[in-house]
Amino acid sequence: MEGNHMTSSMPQGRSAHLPEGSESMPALSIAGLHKVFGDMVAVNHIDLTVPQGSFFGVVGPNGAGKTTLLSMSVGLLRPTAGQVKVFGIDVWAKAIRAKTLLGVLPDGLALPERLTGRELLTFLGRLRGLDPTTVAQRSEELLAVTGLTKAERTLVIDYSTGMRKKIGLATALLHNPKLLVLDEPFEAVDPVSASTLKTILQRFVAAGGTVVLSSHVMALVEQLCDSVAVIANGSVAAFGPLDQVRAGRSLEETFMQLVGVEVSGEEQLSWLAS
Ligand SMILES: Nc1ncnc2c1ncn2[C@@H]1O[C@H](COP(=O)(O)OP(=O)(O)OP(=O)(O)O)[C@@H](O)[C@H]1O
Repeated sequence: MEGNHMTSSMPQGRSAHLPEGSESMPALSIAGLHKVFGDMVAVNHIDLTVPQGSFFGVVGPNGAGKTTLLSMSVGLLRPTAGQVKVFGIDVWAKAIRAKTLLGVLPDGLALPERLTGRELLTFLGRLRGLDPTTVAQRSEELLAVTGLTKAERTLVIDYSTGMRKKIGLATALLHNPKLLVLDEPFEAVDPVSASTLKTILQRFVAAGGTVVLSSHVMALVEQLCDSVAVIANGSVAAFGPLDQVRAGRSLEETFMQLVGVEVSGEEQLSWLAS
């Protein structure tokens, strides 16, 4: 077991490279992933495969199990049962090797907050084993494309929610991962920044990277993703290429039908605004 730490044994200045023989492996393969909190099943024996080069969307209602699923997929939350491999590498048995290939934007990202954005990127880049010149160069570019250069002197603790998402994405990209797993990356991000983030992610996929993201915004998933998984009650309600899943309808219509939310009758909340 290689452990579960952020520091890596990557050579100085080198970015993550795919392990030999992994070219045809799925970017992410999830088998029988299961998580129980007390007596509550949050994720119920899920199997999913994300091929390399995919832009993969995970959607589902509140509490469906998306964050739990993604957290287990990247080695942040230990599953009750099941296995996850990143480019054929087990994220628990070979955590460090797997994590050099992964860029993660977790839900409720806990960052060292008493640092500026640049200091944070420098700190994390050095922890990742990147050389100082590479870290400085990439930090400069990442701060510029995320629009955070002007907040140069602002400590992360004073960032807005959207700024935190953006610096979180910058930290996920810094070591040039092969697979990005992003939990609600567009939440609280303004439309101009969202457009920039979309472009960054599309460029990442066009260059051969793989993105898995969760979102509640169906239009955004339809715009960006080529494949989707709809999660409901901890299980996969539908999974596959976007066009196949939505079958001629909008993703929103498909989603509503799959998760089967009952629209409440007029009698409910009748006291409201009466
Ligand atoms: N640490 C925890 N302890 C106990 N229950 C948890 C824990 N984390 C998640 N849960 C429960 O597991 C279920 C799935 O939660 P999860 O956060 O994965 O859903 P989600 O699909 O990401 O929801 P949302 O869209 O609201 O973010 C929920 O019922 C939640 O209350």
